[in-house]
Amino acid sequence: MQIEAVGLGKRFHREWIFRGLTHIFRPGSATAILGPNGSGKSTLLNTLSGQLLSTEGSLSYAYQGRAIAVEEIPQLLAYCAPYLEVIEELTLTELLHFHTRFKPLRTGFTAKRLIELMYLEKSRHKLIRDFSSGMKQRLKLALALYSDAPLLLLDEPTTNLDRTGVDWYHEHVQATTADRLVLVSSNVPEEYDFCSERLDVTDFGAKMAR
Ligand SMILES: Nc1ncnc2c1ncn2[C@@H]1O[C@H](COP(=O)(O)OP(=O)(O)OP(=O)(O)O)[C@@H](O)[C@H]1O
Repeated sequence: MQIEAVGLGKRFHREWIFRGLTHIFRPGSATAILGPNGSGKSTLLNTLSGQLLSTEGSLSYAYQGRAIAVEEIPQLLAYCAPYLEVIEELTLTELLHFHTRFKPLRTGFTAKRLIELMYLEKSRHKLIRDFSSGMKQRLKLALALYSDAPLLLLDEPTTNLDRTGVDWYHEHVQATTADRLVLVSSNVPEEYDFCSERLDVTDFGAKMAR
């Protein structure tokens, strides 16, 4: 997956969040989206993935040599973010079966295998609403990392994880990010150490725009 932004800008009401962002996110690359709280990292992720409309500029997408319409992006996208919820009324097993009907897992992975990878075997019949915040985060990460989707967005991926959880994140990021376009929004270096590219939203016009 490749995303090309040309002169991209996003404004909420009268406030420009970023402006004049021209950048190519190349296939197989991992980019850390950096910037202080409120600088526009999540807004940029949501704009790049077509979930928010840009105010100005253009975005184009390509995958496997083919131009992709923005309407096709949801099928190609795996997304983990603190503001995205999982269905609390389902058990873990029910949720995985429901989720993977819409967002299949990577080849060779099953719901049972994913439960093992998350070390959540004892909680397979527990309601998601009864999960701890760290268990929920591990679940959200696993669903994104192990989805068969070429575009992976991780917004503050170690939110609520303890030391063991952060180590788990590193292990599974290494195992699942090759050949995907990965964007990580973060202020925590150990969340994005694996990214070879860095993009600071405030360098791409946000300061000028304010
Ligand atoms: N739907 C919205 N309507 C109006 N303003 C918004 C909306 N969403 C975000 N903003 C504003 O856009 C700015 C950037 O917010 P954003 O969440 O993208 O920042 P961030 O860099 O991800 O922050 P953090 O590190 O705290 O998560 C903030 O000033 C925020 O109030």
